[in-house]
Amino acid sequence: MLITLEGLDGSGKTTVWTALRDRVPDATFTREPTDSWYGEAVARSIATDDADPLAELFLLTADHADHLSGTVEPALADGTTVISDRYSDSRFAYQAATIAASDVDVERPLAYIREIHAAFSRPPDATIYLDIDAKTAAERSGRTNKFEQDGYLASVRENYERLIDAEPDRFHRVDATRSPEEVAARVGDLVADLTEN
Ligand SMILES: Nc1ncnc2c1ncn2[C@@H]1O[C@H](COP(=O)(O)OP(=O)(O)O)[C@@H](O)[C@H]1O
Ligand SMILES: Cc1cn([C@H]2C[C@H](O)[C@@H](COP(=O)(O)OP(=O)(O)O)O2)c(=O)[nH]c1=O
Repeated sequence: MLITLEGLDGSGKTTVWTALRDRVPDATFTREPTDSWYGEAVARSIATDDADPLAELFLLTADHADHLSGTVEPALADGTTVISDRYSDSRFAYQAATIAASDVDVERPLAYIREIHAAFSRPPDATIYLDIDAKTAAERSGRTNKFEQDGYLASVRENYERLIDAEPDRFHRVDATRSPEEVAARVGDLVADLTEN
């Protein structure tokens, strides 16, 4: 089973992902961007304010392809539960917002990015969405790069809402404004339910 954690920067995904290791010790814990050289290229792009939006999308998608073939698919083939801190929905939400705000001439960016993934990717079985408003997300993340900005994160949040509306059964929304302990406990219960059924 493939479970993904999604949400805005600062929503607490990494905090939850770390806490989950005690609840599901046998799972494979992984993340996007990865720490491979593809992931390093992604980090350079994210740190570049005027990065080309399409080049950035394809760098992130290359990192995803390598993550899929090298980590996710082998673990799933072994029957292991995979828990990924960010996955394809991050591209759908973030890069659709980036492209929409740019002068790139792609008419429906979110649908376009979904189509690219549909050709090769493995969709998550379940996605836990840590729900937080854009202002709190920007504050918590420290506003240290081009993504961690209130206005941009508000557009990303709207895209996440579109994704949830399109697939309400896959998404499990958790109120990420609660304390770290409460959020971790709620996500732990959800993961236990998902992996037991
Ligand atoms: N539930 C929470 N309430 C308040 N602060 C939190 C909560 N969860 C995480 N944080 C803090 O917010 C910041 C971002 O958390 P992090 O887990 O790195 O989020 P993400 O991986 O989603 O960017 C960190 O300083 C972390 O300690
Ligand atoms: C995986 C992925 C990440 N990102 C962005 C979200 C983050 O701002 C940044 C780095 O991800 P990450 O290290 O997970 O940041 P955080 O823990 O703050 O959420 O990359 C995308 O824009 N698209 C993607 O597909």
